[in-house]
Amino acid sequence: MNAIVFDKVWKEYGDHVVLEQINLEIETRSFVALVGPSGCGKTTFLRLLLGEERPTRGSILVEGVPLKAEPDADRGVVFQRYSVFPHLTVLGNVIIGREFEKAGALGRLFGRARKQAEDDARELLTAVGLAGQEAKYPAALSGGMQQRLALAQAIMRRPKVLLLDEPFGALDPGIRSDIHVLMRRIWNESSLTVVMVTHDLSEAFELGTRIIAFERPRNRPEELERYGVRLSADIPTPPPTAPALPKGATITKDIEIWPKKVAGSPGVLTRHGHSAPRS
Ligand SMILES: Nc1ncnc2c1ncn2[C@@H]1O[C@H](COP(=O)(O)OP(=O)(O)OP(=O)(O)O)[C@@H](O)[C@H]1O
Repeated sequence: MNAIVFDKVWKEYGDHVVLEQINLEIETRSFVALVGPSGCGKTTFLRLLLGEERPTRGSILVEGVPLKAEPDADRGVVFQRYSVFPHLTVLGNVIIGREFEKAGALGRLFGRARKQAEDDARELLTAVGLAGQEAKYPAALSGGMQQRLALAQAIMRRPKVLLLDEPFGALDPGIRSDIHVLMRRIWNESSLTVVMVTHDLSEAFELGTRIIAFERPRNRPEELERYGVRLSADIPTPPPTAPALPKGATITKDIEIWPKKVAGSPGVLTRHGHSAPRS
């Protein structure tokens, strides 16, 4: 089953075409890394998936159902910065993920549900290496710790699809490689479908089971807003070789979740294929 289907999706702001006829099918449990030049529409693509924006044409299906107009618990998101609430403690930031899921944005959990949420939050904080930090506020955490907290918060909602908008872009290289290991572990151990925007090609190839590139086919300055971007490449990544496996990932699980080909064939973007260019 496809987790996500983009069927002839366009996004325009007035006369400015940002995304032009995007056809894309993303299989459940794939880890899609989305790359492309700055300003080409990667965040717009994620915002469509999140339900924060609506396509101007075409439709988006999540697990076979048309995307709801509002963000919901099916889709979790982590941004490069500011995904966590500064006024809540570390523990509170994770619990609120469950409160959003169970009781809506203004809801609170009480009694047994609250206790269960607290237990789950502590377990998740341990999994992301933040045990012992529960009572701190985000301002007292490093950038890497804040992003780990943001991941825990998003996962607490038990989303089907996790959307990551350059989540590790602001981290320095050492921290980034640690968090890559964590990210892969989380993904191995869950049934998440992940769509991650990144500027970093090595990150895309390290984490992605599939790399999708956005490109503007026509780049003349006078045409920049008249035509949008299209998918220009769709590359299934090969399974990593044994020596390159990061610590913590097991070969068994890698075989299971790094199939040789997760979706499509190289160069074949969708069941619809490329659309003909507009004249
Ligand atoms: N709400 C909006 N109204 C009008 N134009 C918008 C809006 N949101 C995005 N755009 C335009 O859409 C284009 C794509 O923006 P987007 O942020 O999706 O690009 P991006 O690929 O994520 O860029 P970057 O890599 O620099 O973050 C830009 O030209 C931007 O100005």
